[in-house]
Amino acid sequence: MTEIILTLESGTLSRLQDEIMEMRSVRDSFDIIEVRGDYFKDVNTLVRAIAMIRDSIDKPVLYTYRTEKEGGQGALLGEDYLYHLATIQKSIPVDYIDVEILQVSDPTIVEQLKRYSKVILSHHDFNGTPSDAVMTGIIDEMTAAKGDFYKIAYMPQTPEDVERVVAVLEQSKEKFGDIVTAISMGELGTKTRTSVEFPSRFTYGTLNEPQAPGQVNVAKLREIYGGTK
Ligand SMILES: O=C1C[C@@](O)(C(=O)O)C[C@@H](O)[C@@H]1O
Repeated sequence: MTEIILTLESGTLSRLQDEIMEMRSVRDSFDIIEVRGDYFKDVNTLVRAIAMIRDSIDKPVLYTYRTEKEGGQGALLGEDYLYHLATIQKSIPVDYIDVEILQVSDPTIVEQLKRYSKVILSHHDFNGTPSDAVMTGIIDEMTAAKGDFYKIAYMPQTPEDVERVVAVLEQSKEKFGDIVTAISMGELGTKTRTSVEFPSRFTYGTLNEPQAPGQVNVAKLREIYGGTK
């Protein structure tokens, strides 16, 4: 089963108001709403934004704070990153939380985060695709950290890079079941987002502007993957 995650573009409450209207008009096209905390200036605004979303649409919320190191806009790292995630969890319910494995890999800490939200352990490289050994090593770290879901997203330089990511997806699904997402970004990697032949647990789409290279519209994803919740 592939669930469709809508990545929101907003970083301000006024933009969010418009985005909520748009989102409500295509509510059947997605299963989960991803709020990108790294787009917002401060935690208070962010918590109000999540509250606005929760009040206006009855769908699970995924909270993501993507660091600059992994292609986002967030400057917090290490302890500060963890403190930020814990602060959000304690301020407002979030159903899922994205946790970068390079920032948090201690299973005890992951266990604590899991008390409040399902944990998606993640790793990204917006410039290239790591070697097979590195990708497998990252998945092993995720297994050791005991997240609920694992996600990798890499930029391919060649069609072979896309195939390598698909191979890691298939091997990992065999080992761990339907909890793995593997994205090859950009145009080259489109099939990892849109093909029912290589289904990941989650596929990320957008309403308008792609929030990562290669993201497509959620309505198109719903046509491809079918199903509503
Ligand atoms: O990690 C991901 C996946 C993503 O990078 C993508 O390629 O669709 C988009 C991000 O918003 C999300 O947090």
